[in-house]
This record gives sequence, structure tokens and C-alpha cells, in this order.
Amino acid sequence: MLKSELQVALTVVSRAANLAQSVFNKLVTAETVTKNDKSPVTVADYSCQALISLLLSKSFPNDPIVGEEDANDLKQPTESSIQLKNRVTQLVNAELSKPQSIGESDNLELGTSRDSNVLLDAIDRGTFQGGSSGRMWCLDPIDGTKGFLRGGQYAVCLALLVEGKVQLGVIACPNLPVNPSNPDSPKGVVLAAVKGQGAFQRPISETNGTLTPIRMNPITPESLSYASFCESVESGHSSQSDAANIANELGITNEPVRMDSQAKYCSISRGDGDIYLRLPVSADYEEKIWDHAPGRLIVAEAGGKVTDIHNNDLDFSLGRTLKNNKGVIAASADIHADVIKAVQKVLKV
Ligand SMILES: Nc1ncnc2c1ncn2[C@@H]1O[C@H](COP(=O)(O)O)[C@@H](OP(=O)(O)O)[C@H]1O
Ligand SMILES: [Mg+2]
Ligand SMILES: [Mg+2]
Ligand SMILES: [Mg+2]
Repeated sequence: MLKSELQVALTVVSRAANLAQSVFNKLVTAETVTKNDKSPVTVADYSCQALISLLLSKSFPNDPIVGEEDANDLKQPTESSIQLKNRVTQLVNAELSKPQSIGESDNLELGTSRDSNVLLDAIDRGTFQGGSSGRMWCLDPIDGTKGFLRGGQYAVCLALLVEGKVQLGVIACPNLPVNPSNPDSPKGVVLAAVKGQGAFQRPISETNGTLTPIRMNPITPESLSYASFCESVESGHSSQSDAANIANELGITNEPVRMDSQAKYCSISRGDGDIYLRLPVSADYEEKIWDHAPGRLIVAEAGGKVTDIHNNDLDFSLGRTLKNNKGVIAASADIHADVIKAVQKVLKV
């Protein structure tokens, strides 16, 4: 089931990851980092959304897309906007011109260059408002924009939702080592899950490679104090002080591993870390569905459970945000209840 969706998703996400890496190599310099210049990631965000949306629409022309970005800034008649549009067009076409590799999905018309207006329309296909009916794709072209600029973790994230439920998730992490137990192994993995069919990974570069099954660590309530947390680098995205108190409550002494993006979901799915906490910082922030849809399925298919701080399932059927949820708690199914208990005690919810 969803075999062709999986193959297309793997192809388009891997292509976008290659594009993002080429943007990083060409445009991110010590100067952009020290001057806090976000333009390289902006180029990468638009280029990856254009590429993925364009290729998805070749295979699935009737599926709408809930994407993080829109093309408004690229349509302005200003010099900087025109330059940005031209840069995006050139980068997407450079990626499309690379020959098709064995294992990549057919019928995507890879190799055909596209006009900038076609690419702007492709970006704007991502403005769908979401909801509970029918099929739709959910796209975060570059998740962890801060990590991208730091040369740290970032991810290209795509999910298929059917009737508001995540059925397929694919995440490429260009800076995650292929072998979780060897940080010096080559970097660049793509993880995938189909509901009811398990979670897998393979190197981004191996378009025809075998998908290797992944599992979370077999942790139990008895061994919970040996667990480790994976959390955001950004203290503005998740409360690090609450996380420290929860670790204390669970008897966990390992230092938390901090990284940007859905690489956190990917890491715990492969047993590199055990618990991902995203603890609300402000009362009014609504988590975006594209920040969680594929990660949630990959963790669930690798033996985990993902809820919000109230132990409610994440509800992807309500539009572009998880408006009925607060925070995210992801952990191996065997210890999730214990983690929730500690979270609720510390947060007093
Ligand atoms: N106040 C906030 N609380 C929680 N998440 C936030 C936030 N402000 C922005 N974000 C989201 O946090 C994501 C990055 O998460 P993380 O901290 O896990 O790396 C961002 O995705 P993008 O980088 O795609 O914009 C953005 O959507
Ligand atoms: Mg994001
Ligand atoms: Mg993003
Ligand atoms: Mg963003």
C-alpha cells in the first residue's frame, strides 16, 4: 500500500536534500553566519518547496499541499525579489538537470527545465489550508532553518495525510550520520515510514539502496534513568528548564542532546536518544503540522508513542496548526506513561 507514494516521496525529498546541501556549500559563509544573514536559508526554503511541489504534482496532480512557504515575497517587483526568484529558478533547474538515477521514481520529467512562473505556482500550491477530508501532502522544505545556517542538523520533511491521519512520512537529514553509533560515519540519511509497515532508513546518496528497518531503544520503566533526552537547541521553542526538572523527576542524569529540526524524531527512532520533549514556552503558540507530521509517524512505526503534554494524540485534521494540542512528548511506548506523569507533575497540568 502507498508503494508509489513512498517511492515518489523518497525521490523528491532526497533531491531536495541535495539541493539544500548545494545551497549550503555555495552560499553559507562565515560572514552570513556572523552577520545573522538568513538569505541562504530563504533561498533553500523556496527552492526546496518549489522542487518538491513541482515533482509531486507530476505524479499526484489532484493532491493539495500544506507547505510552510508561499511565493508572495518572490512576486514583488523589487530588485531583491527578482534576484531571489532568479536564484531559486537557477538552483531548481540545476537540480532537475542532473540525470535520473536508478531507483528514482519515473515520470517526474527530471531533466526538463522549468520557467520561473511555473516554480512560483508550484510554491503557492503549498497554501492549502488543510483539514480532515481527503488526501493532502504536508511539507516543511527546510525544517530547522537555524540549524541549516549553523551547519548543524536540519531536515527536509514530507508527509501524506489521509482524512487527517498521517499515512506516510519521509524525512531527509543531510547532516545526520548514516550509522547512529558512529558519529564519524558518512552523513546524510533519509528515513521513511508507512502506517502499519514499520520505519526504515537508507543513505540519501543510495537512491536504489535497501531500506533498513530502524527501532527505538528497548527501554523499560526499570531502565528509564539511563535514558537520554533529545531537545531543541532553541530555548524559545521548548523550555529547557522544565526539561531539566523532568529529567530530575525521572532520575535521568545524562546530559540532553540538543539539535534542531525533526532530526530529533529521527534520532530517537534509531535509538540515538530516547525521549523528545517539546515543552510549551508561550501559552498562545500553535505547533505547525509540518513540524511534526512525518516525525510522529516514523517514531510510532519504530516502537514509540507521540502525544502532547496532556497525553492527547496529535490532531492533524484541524488545518495548518495543531490547535488542539500543547507541546509534544515522544518516547518509547513502554515508558511513555512514566514520562507523561513526570511532565504533568513538573508542568502542573
Ligand atoms: N515559539 C515557538 N515554539 C515552538 N516552535 C517554534 C516557535 N517558533 C518557531 N517554531 C518552529 O520551530 C521549528 C524548528 O524546531 P526546532 O527547534 O525543533 O528545530 C521551526 O521550523 P522551521 O525551521 O522550519 O521554520 C518553527 O516552525
Ligand atoms: Mg519547521
Ligand atoms: Mg521550515
Ligand atoms: Mg520557518
